[in-house]
Amino acid sequence: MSTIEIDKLFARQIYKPASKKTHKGIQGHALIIGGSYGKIGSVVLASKAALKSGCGLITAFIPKCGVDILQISFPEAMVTADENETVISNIDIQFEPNAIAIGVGLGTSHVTAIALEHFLQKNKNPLVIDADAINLISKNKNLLKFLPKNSVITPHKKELQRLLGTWKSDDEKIVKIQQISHDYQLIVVEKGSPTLIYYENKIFENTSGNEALATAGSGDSLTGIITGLIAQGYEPLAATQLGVYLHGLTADLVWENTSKEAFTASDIASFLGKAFLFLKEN
Ligand SMILES: NC(=O)C1=CN([C@@H]2O[C@H](COP(=O)(O)OP(=O)(O)OC[C@H]3O[C@@H](n4cnc5c(N)ncnc54)[C@H](O)[C@@H]3O)[C@@H](O)[C@H]2O)[C@@H](O)CC1
Ligand SMILES: Nc1ncnc2c1ncn2[C@@H]1O[C@H](COP(=O)(O)OP(=O)(O)O)[C@@H](O)[C@H]1O
Ligand SMILES: [Mg+2]
Repeated sequence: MSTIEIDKLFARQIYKPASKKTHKGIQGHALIIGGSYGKIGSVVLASKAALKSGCGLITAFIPKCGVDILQISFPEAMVTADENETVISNIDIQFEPNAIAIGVGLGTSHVTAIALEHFLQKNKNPLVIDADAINLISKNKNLLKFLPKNSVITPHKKELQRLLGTWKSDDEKIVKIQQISHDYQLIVVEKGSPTLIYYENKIFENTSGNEALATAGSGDSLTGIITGLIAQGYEPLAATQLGVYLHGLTADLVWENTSKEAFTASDIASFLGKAFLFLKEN
């Protein structure tokens, strides 16, 4: 298997600083759909990471129980509440986002499965699909055909197995990933160590990141970063490559800030600023 490495030079060539004349209204509006009782934190993490990736506005669509949590822990975010208290039951969006993430902390209840199906049937925006949205799609593969072209799907190994079934060898896994990527025109992010990105017949291998990322919510933060980058105008593949690299960098910069043991997903958003600065340094 020959892969293309995503290193500093590769990421720097993708990076586009915002124009001096931009404003929040044109810098991109990201929407994060997710959360359920007890897992609102995943949406907080994704929302912070999205805004800190440089988009202009962020809205979280969450069950009612999460409204105070989100508004207090992250006042920069706007919130739209589902009519249901504990889970998402009807995804009703009254604006046109530039990018949408769906799945973090969503849960897999029946009512949410139906809400996801109705949402996918009418949605036309680029999507970043993570966590329980992957799990729900894995249970109902008919939904794959509703995913817009160039949507990004970000499974860890277990989610990938739920989506594709098991494999006996690395070669078999790659064939299965490339098949689903080709059939539904998806950008597939196989998260792990290292993280691989599959698109058309190419495989990109991320070179940043380390075991500090083996901590709750680090994938939720990656979803936010990729979504924030797409919202501000990066093409989905470029956003995924840059997002995965920046996400890993936050952990590689750990020694300047904390230790691998004490690194948590909140640090990903906190260190994202340093990751962007490192990218610009010679
Ligand atoms: N603070 C929060 O609100 C958090 C919410 N979360 C949400 O919790 C829900 C469940 O997600 P989880 O991923 O925890 O549960 P899953 O059941 O999907 O995955 C956990 C299982 O996958 C295995 N696994 C994970 N990464 C692996 C890898 N790289 N290689 C091999 N096996 C691997 C684990 O050993 C475990 O058996 C999601 O909706 C997620 O977004 C989590 O992200 C944790 C933090
Ligand atoms: N040992 C490791 N080395 C590098 N990256 C890792 C390691 N462990 C986890 N990660 C990264 O952390 C993230 C974990 O995502 P995920 O399992 O979805 O977490 P969560 O669902 O808790 O947010 C992925 O981006 C993965 O690549
Ligand atoms: Mg996850």
